[in-house]
Amino acid sequence: MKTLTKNNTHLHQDQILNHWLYAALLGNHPIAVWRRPDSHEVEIIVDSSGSIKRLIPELEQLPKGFIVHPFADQSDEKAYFLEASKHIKFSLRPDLSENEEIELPEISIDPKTLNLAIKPLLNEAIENQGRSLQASTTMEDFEELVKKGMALIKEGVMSKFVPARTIIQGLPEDFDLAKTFLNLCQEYPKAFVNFFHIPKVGSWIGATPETLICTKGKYFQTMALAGTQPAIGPDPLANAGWRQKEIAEQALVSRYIVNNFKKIRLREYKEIGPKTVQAGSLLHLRSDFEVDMEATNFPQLGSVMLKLLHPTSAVCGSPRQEAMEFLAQYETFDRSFFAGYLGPVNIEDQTTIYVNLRTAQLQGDHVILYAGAGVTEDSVPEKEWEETSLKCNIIGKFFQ
Ligand SMILES: C=C(O[C@H]1C=CC=C(C(=O)O)[C@@H]1O)C(=O)O
Repeated sequence: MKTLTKNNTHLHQDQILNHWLYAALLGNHPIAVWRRPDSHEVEIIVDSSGSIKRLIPELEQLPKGFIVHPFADQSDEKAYFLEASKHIKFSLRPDLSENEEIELPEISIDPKTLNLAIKPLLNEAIENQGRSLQASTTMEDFEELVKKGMALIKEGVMSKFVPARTIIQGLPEDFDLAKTFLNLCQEYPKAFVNFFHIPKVGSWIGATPETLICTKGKYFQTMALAGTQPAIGPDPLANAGWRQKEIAEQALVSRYIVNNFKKIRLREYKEIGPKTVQAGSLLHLRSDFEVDMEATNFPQLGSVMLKLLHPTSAVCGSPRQEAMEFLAQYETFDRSFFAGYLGPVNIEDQTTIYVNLRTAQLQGDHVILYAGAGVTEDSVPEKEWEETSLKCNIIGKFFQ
């Protein structure tokens, strides 16, 4: 891939993105694009090595790249990995982009027509991705699933599970991937906004609020995020009140994390929260955990906890095994990458892996939206359905 360097001032941000999307799709290369929470920088990785890689997520040993793992356990324990043949960054702030030199791939078509050229390339790539979902989950099926699981909670088999549902939504004729990504960045400043495309595997776009694991220098961090209510009024955080149901639901996720610390005999960690946080039009309860990996002598804590935590009881349930078996048996579709994990690895001394929530799978002329809801003994099936509708809409409204 030949590259040019241009001054960012004269380029629209969507044009920069379109250059890289076009070059990657045309070359059949995996690509990941992301904007970290509270950041004004878009980052892009293109893997032009010529192969699709799957490897064991021993994070500390990996080169600079981007990791993607489905929800389901993999028998070989491997995740997809995009190696950074190229890593590009550009600023979203007009004042900072003024003198920014930005690398662009050389392309053979008029940059103004890039978006039109990307659509057929993306569709072509998606057509090769195999089996696709035929229908959205019905309310009756979802509520039936909730009731079935609640009966097992009553019997003491599980204390929580997180059923999911899908919505299949048509993609507008004039869908513009780069503009949609930038709109998500603007609307959700505190989310990890992401797009990834792996040829023959999948193309997903989302804005997730949940960190699975983060290692930055000597610090390891994770979070317990659960409990949902709509963000209402001018100061939604101040007005939020939580019921016993959400408090218990989030406490189970915190306990799951602490139990995993115990499993590896890690006793020194900081726990802050739970506090109320906003994720777009929703509020959640969140506890933050931090470990000094040097002081505790756990240099590989990132990899160890990734393996132990995924899937957490925020997306699967508790106990993990029973909830996983229940979902595998009764959920009527493959979650694919929904509620899996994804994120940049070993970039500037930092690895941050997120839970793939508030996400959509691009499927040619339509998208599949996915959302789940934590169910406990106090759940009301209709309310859980409504909650998944709100969650789907966080991304779904960008395709209307
Ligand atoms: C499973 C999802 O959200 C999780 C994260 C936050 C709150 C949740 C809840 O209230 O159920 C879920 O545990 C989803 O967005 O699809």
